[in-house]
Amino acid sequence: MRKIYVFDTTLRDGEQSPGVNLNTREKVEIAYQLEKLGIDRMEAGFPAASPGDLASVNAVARAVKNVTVIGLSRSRETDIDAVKEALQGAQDPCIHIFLATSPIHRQHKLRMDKAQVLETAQSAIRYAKKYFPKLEFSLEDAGRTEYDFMAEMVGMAIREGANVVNIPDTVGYLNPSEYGAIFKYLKENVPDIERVQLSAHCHNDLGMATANTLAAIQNGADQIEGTINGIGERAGNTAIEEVALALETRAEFFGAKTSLTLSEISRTSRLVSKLTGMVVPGNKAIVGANAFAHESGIHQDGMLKEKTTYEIMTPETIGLKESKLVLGKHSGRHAFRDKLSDLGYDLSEEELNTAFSRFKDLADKKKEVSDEDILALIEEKLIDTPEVFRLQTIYVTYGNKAVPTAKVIIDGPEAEPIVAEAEGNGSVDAIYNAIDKATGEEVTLGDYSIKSVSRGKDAQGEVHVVLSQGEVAAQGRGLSTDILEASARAYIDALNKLLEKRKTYTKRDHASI
Ligand SMILES: CC(=O)SCCNC(=O)CCNC(=O)[C@H](O)C(C)(C)COP(=O)(O)OP(=O)(O)OC[C@H]1O[C@@H](n2cnc3c(N)ncnc32)[C@H](O)[C@@H]1OP(=O)(O)O
Ligand SMILES: CC(C)C(=O)C(=O)O
Repeated sequence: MRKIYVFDTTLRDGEQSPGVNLNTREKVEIAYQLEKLGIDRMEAGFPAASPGDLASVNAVARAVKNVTVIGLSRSRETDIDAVKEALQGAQDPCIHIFLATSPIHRQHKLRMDKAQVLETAQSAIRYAKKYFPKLEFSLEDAGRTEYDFMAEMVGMAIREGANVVNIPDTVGYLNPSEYGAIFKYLKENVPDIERVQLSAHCHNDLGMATANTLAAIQNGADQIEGTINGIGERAGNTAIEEVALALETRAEFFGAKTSLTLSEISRTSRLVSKLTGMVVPGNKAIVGANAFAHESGIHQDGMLKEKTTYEIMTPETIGLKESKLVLGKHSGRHAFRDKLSDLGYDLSEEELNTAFSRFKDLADKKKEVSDEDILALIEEKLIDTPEVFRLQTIYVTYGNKAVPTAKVIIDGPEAEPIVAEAEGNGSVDAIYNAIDKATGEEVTLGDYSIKSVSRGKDAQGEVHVVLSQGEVAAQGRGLSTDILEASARAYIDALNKLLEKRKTYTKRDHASI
């Protein structure tokens, strides 16, 4: 298996993401984690950018021991001197010098012709080689550079003693076959090309950074450059975790591997996200929250029978505990039963069907049904009380300058539903007055409490009430994503229990409700 070297630039190109600014302590924290991840080379910053960046690069250089630490430099002696200062104390220092080579950059940005570009890069490499045994040279915007000029620049870098030559697709312009072809061309046309490692550095402007990087590997690249979570300038850089997992999962196809400790990927991703403030989208490959989560019934059923039906890699590989079967409106009975069994419930087929249909009702109202939701739903159902009254509909009118009114439609013992309206001191009071009117029962509300049983704006509210009638008392619970509906359900639940208790009431019963 061919080894692919990993050059991580989270601390340099990653930090070029608009809005990201890592201080020295944060850079060092990420650097330690990258070391644990097992990257080979770490670009810690651009020392000439600011005194702060120089100090951070120096702190990283002194902190990590098992990684080559790299500082970026333009083709200028002052930048090279800054890298020299920043990498003092590094166990294995390396300088990374770059100069743009494409016609667009030559003409508009550098205002140099080809000869000047060649000469500027050459003297920078020569100057840097006096201080750095290890040197990488990058042809910025190589992706839009003429093939013959690219070959000339690479040949010059080899002769001047570069160890790694990087061929960046700086603006994410190329597609995989074009990018791969560049590596093939250089391998076949540059004398002594085997004396350097060729490196791939891609940007994700058209969403092709990972595909392009893999194409480079297939065409002889020895090193890949990228960032954790794919952060970076504009649409970002190649996500290192994506390339590493592609090589791991399709080893038989690529015949190449990184030496990353893959089980550190998830932890590294979380740390980088936390310290940069760049949230990882849920659907991000490998490290998104949904990368190992399954919501639909058919997929969940497949997962429960055999995980490889819907997972091409395991969550354990990247350091996660397990896959998630998320219960929602697309879930089926298999996953629901499995969840109940995890929660300690073993329901009969009939009970399962009833609970499942209530779960679907709830899932229609909520995006994700949590364990707490399911527990509340099952426990409410398992208390078997005949439903003399059943809430059909409520309407509430509320305004802070108006008297709250409620209208309820309730199924009762008769065939026709009962409709009643009432006012109250507040919305809940109006609902309870309307229910009293509809049922014709005179009860006293002894206790009312409400709590959220799951998280988020669409959390379920659970209302708990105690009602009494003479010496008989009963408690009831109601659950809904709407607290007024939960309040009405709790009241009617308590009322039904109270009516049931009343049938068999003796004074002895009063102590326990
Ligand atoms: C593709 C990449 O990601 S490259 C890295 C990009 N990263 C950064 O730019 C972050 C750090 N940069 C900075 O802090 C600043 O740009 C500095 C300190 C490096 C330079 O700042 P300034 O001196 O104010 O120059 P400014 O950034 O405005 O312009 C860049 C200058 O460098 C020149 N330049 C650009 N690339 C190179 C290069 N590789 N080698 C030599 N000169 C270069 C430009 O032509 C321009 O020169 P000019 O002033 O003669 O026109
Ligand atoms: C400095 C170089 C390697 C770069 O970041 C790019 O070309 O994208």
